[in-house]
Amino acid sequence: MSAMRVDAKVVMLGKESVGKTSLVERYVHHRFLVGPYQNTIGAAFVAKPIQVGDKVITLGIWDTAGSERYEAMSRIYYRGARAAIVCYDLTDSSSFQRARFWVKELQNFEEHCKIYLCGTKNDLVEGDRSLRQIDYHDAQDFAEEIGAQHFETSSKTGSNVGESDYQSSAAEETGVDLGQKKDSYFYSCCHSN
Ligand SMILES: Nc1nc2c(ncn2[C@@H]2O[C@H](COP(=O)(O)OP(=O)(O)OP(=O)(O)O)[C@@H](O)[C@H]2O)c(=O)[nH]1
Repeated sequence: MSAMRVDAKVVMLGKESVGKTSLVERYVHHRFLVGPYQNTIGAAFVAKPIQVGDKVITLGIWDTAGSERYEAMSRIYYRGARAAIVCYDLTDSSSFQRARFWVKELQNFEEHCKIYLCGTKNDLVEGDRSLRQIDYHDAQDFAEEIGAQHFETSSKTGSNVGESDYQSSAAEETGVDLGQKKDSYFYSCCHSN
């Protein structure tokens, strides 16, 4: 049996319960799992083959556990990552502090890793604005400061996560097609720049 070849490694980072696993579920399986929350233990791996022009490349996504007890382990998973999706929950200000922590880690130890800042659970704040604890512009300013792209997403509705119906002109424009909406964060993780 031959080992699986991963062409681009992507790591999910962020406080526990921000919705990392849900983002991966939405992106890879186009679904939102309902039911009791199950925290990730250690980390989970999923491979996603993607059509890029006339070839298929494999995106390897490491979904790390957000609990601080697994912090040392998460460090192992971001090593050599092409991109990091650093998540925070729009309804939880402490999760933004945790996102800052992960950004600092990446800047210090994985400087070539492209950072995507992702505010999750947008459906909740759209349903009730009083739930929002992180101002869009504050997060956007932070993203600009660190040279990251910033998105607000909902795994529940699929908003900004990028799904198959978004398959678009991205490939023509960039030579890379993640089957993604152009302005979603998984898009361009595979850029070879
Ligand atoms: N309303 C809403 N709930 C969400 C969304 N994304 C995740 N959740 C819920 O938030 C909880 C945590 O989601 P997970 O995806 O397991 O979070 P995680 O970041 O992987 O958590 P850890 O594994 O502990 O690090 C679950 O109850 C999800 O159903 C979203 O976009 N909208």
